[in-house]
Amino acid sequence: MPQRPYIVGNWKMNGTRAQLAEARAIDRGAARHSGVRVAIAPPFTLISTMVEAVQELTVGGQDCHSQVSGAFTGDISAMMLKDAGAGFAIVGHSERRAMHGENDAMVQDKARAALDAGLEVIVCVGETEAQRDAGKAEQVVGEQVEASMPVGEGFVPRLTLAYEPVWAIGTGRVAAPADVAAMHAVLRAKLVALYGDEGSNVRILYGGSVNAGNAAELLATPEVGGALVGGASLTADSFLAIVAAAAPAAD
Ligand SMILES: O=C(CO)COP(=O)(O)O
Repeated sequence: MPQRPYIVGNWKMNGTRAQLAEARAIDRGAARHSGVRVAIAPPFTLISTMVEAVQELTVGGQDCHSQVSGAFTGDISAMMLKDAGAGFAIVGHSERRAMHGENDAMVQDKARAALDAGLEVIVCVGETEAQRDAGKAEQVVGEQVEASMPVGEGFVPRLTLAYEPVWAIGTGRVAAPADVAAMHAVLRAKLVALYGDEGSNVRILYGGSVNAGNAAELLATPEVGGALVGGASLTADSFLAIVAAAAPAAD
């Protein structure tokens, strides 16, 4: 991988101000691993306070609306994330796709909105268990990439793709490294098809039950440029163990 490993914590709908102590501890730990880029996407309510509480971490949003402003009760725009101090937005997480009816076109619109607002973006894709059992995982995920990733001038340096098999999220059932390697190879080929040579530079994260015990093996898998971590990102101890597993030997 040309870039530093990228370890991103997705706090999902967890965390109140009391949890900022964990973010501070994660921040101090991240400072000891300059060879790893570390980020947290807390709930919207914590973004601006977390930005003020940390120095090393990049703070981001877990979603954004595709419009800049308007009558969209309960939604948050990418411009608002930027205004709160966020550096990136996650879009297309499978929980949003499944529970909020987001399809690939909507995800792509959100990704464009994030880029237009000056944010980096992490676009999530992943197959369900039924799709994998039917032998369709690579086809489904490949189609998600083609339809969800925004293509445009100057986009590539701010794009990250995250492969999160739905059946591995929050289940403790991590994907086998060989399956991760096979899928990431497919994703790399799709990225090169979409972006040309620049597609080789788009970082691909793995997500789904990453923890301190399995991180080193996953992160050593070809084309895995980092991890998107849910449950294990909520406490400094467990998240920093993953950061340490990502740290290059010289770090
Ligand atoms: O959905 C995830 C990160 O976005 C993964 O969640 P878990 O690490 O809890 O499986």
